[in-house]
Amino acid sequence: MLGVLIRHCCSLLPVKQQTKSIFDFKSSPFDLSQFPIRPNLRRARFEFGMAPKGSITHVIFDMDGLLLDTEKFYTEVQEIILARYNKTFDWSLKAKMMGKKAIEAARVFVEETGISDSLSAEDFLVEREEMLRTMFPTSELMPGASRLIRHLHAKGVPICLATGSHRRHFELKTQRHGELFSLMHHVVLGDDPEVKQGKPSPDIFLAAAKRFEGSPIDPRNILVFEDAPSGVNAAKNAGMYVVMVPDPRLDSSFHETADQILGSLLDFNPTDWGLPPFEDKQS
Ligand SMILES: O=P(O)(O)OC[C@H](O)CO
Ligand SMILES: [Mg+2]
Repeated sequence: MLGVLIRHCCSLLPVKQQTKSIFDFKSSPFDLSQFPIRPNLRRARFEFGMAPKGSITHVIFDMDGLLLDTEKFYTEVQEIILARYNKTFDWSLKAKMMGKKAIEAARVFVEETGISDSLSAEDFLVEREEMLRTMFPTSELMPGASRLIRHLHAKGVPICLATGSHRRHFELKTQRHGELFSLMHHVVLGDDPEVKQGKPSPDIFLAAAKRFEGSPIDPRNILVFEDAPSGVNAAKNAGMYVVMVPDPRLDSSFHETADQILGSLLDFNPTDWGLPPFEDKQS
């Protein structure tokens, strides 16, 4: 009831004020993280001439599915487990799980597939662990990930990582890419004490922003790169801009909230966002 009342009051506000109250997350008296950003709000921002691609000074990267090609491992393991119950795993369920903290994603998995009476969320995590631990060390970089990280680092743009992955998984996934990930100013992980709730709560991006030198940084000067709907909503709930690089199998209805949609990080043009241009002419 309270949620309906808040949404009704917000809908009475002129859009600009609405934009402010929703984006100005910190001053809002209510925890807006459970309210997905209304799709038309993005268009409203364009209408009011707020620079959709203002001068970005800091960048926060998501990891799974964005920098590392790891979402396929989760899918494969979940398909193996579901096959035992004669059920299939599909992208509508995947869309609800990706980007979330492990236990939150596990609860969605067992409940949405109707197997929670036979397999608890905790037991699901234990069962998938053995399979994931052999897969994660083989993680490959997504196209364009190394080029973009190295470019921004070389140009002195502060960059960091904010991933729902817990430390033990982060270490397994990045063990072949240590030098590249060492270019990050800092890393915020899913089991960080400051991250009370997983994406789409803004916790992880607010914690990541706070750890840059010279903080607080205006969230409107921060650009987030994400692959998951939960991550895109977390960035918007934190008042930041977000570029989404979705898996092509993700339904396009999930593209609505992002400020920009790319097929790959290779398609990113830094000057769109006031960032230094690439020097190489990427084919
Ligand atoms: O996309 P990330 O990096 O936040 O990771 C989230 C989960 O661990 C995988 O969906
Ligand atoms: Mg991700």
